Amino acid sequence: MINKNAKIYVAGHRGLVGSAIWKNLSDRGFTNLIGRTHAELDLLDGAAVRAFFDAERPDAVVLAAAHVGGIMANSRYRADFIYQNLQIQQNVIGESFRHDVQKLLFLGSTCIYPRNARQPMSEDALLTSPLEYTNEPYAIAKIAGLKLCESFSLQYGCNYIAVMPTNLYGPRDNFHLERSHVLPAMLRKVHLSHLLLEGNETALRRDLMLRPVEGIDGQAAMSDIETVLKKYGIERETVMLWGTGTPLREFLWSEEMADASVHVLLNVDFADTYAPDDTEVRNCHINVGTGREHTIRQVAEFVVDTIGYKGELRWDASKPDGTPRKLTDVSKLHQLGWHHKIELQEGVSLLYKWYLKGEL
Ligand SMILES: NC(=O)C1=CN([C@@H]2O[C@H](COP(=O)(O)OP(=O)(O)OC[C@H]3O[C@@H](n4cnc5c(N)ncnc54)[C@H](OP(=O)(O)O)[C@@H]3O)[C@@H](O)[C@H]2O)C=CC1
Ligand SMILES: C[C@H]1O[C@H](OP(=O)(O)OP(=O)(O)OC[C@H]2O[C@@H](n3cnc4c(=O)[nH]c(N)nc43)[C@H](O)[C@@H]2O)[C@@H](O)[C@@H](O)C1=O
Repeated sequence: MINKNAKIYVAGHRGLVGSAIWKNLSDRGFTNLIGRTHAELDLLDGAAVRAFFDAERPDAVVLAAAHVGGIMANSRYRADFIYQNLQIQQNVIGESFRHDVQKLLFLGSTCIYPRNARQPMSEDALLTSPLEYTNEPYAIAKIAGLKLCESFSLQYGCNYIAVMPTNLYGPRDNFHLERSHVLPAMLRKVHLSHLLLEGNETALRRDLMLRPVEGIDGQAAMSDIETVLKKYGIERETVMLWGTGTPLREFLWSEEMADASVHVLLNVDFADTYAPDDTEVRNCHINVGTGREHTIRQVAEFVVDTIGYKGELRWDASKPDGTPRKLTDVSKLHQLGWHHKIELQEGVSLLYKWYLKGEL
């Protein structure tokens, strides 16, 4: 039981999910939340993390800080993804243990499951066959994170729970044209091409003022802007998306992910997450998703319809597709009392409305 005055540390409280978890906890009346920006506390720095825990002594911890990115970032910056994520987890989970934190929630990812896992992927698909290569280093770090939670809980009686989210999207998403996940990337690419097609230079410049691309901001010459955007597949009448468009993905609105996370934090104990009578394998983590999937091409069509784009989509098959299918079995989450409500088409429209407000 976590009371409303409990001191809860949300690591990554400015990120896509961390910010939504902070808001969800505040809306539920939790008044003693603490967070540090990356500039204030580098979670890679073990001594600094220890000093922070010494000073603050949180009662509960939500670990939503991680080195995160889409398929291209994961496959290019492999060392950063495994090293930073292992280090952040090691520091935050380790100091939580040393400081007697009563409850901890760790956010992993459904990319922990094998590339060719049986679909939908239940928690027991973990470690049954090889991983998808594009994000293998990140997935291995996340598997280590969930096993840290499980092992501390089994050996020392801690209450550390690991949730494995499907692909997420929502306010404060990362809209980088190369390093982000598919939904924010597609939305921004199609939006920029739409503005070029409409000749809406003012809106185009405003977009680049907020989120410069390769050092080009809204004050650059239009010819320079068009040259840079073209490198990312964005032209006046066409947008080039990645891969074949055939992979299947599942998407959960970030504020729903936050609600599921807080539901688990408040209502689920480690002992509820596994069956002690099971024989050898006790997978204690919990999948979080919708159990609904779409092809990437369908997702692109939702984006096109939402924006009202009149140009053409093209597909660059030289870019990686990644895992062919990643559908989450959410029966365990449902048994624990949480269901999603927002379907993808509605979520895309919510995301576009948020994006047009011009916030970061
Ligand atoms: N987005 C998605 O589709 C999915 C996300 N997840 C998981 O959910 C969790 C939240 O992800 P999401 O909100 O999307 O990620 P974001 O990148 O939006 O947020 C992560 C936060 O962690 C902070 N952070 C990263 N490194 C450090 C560091 N060394 N020290 C301090 N802070 C740091 C970032 O700060 P800064 O930006 O300043 O570096 C940022 O605020 C992560 O564990 C992620 O792996 C799982 C599945 C899908
Ligand atoms: C959440 C999850 O996210 C990552 O896995 P992913 O789902 O493969 O990543 P993604 O969202 O970047 O792409 C999904 C699909 O979409 C296609 N695609 C088309 N056009 C664009 C495009 O413009 N950008 C991107 N990023 N993808 C595109 C792309 O080719 C792929 O087929 C993991 O690395 C790992 O970090 C993880 O846990």
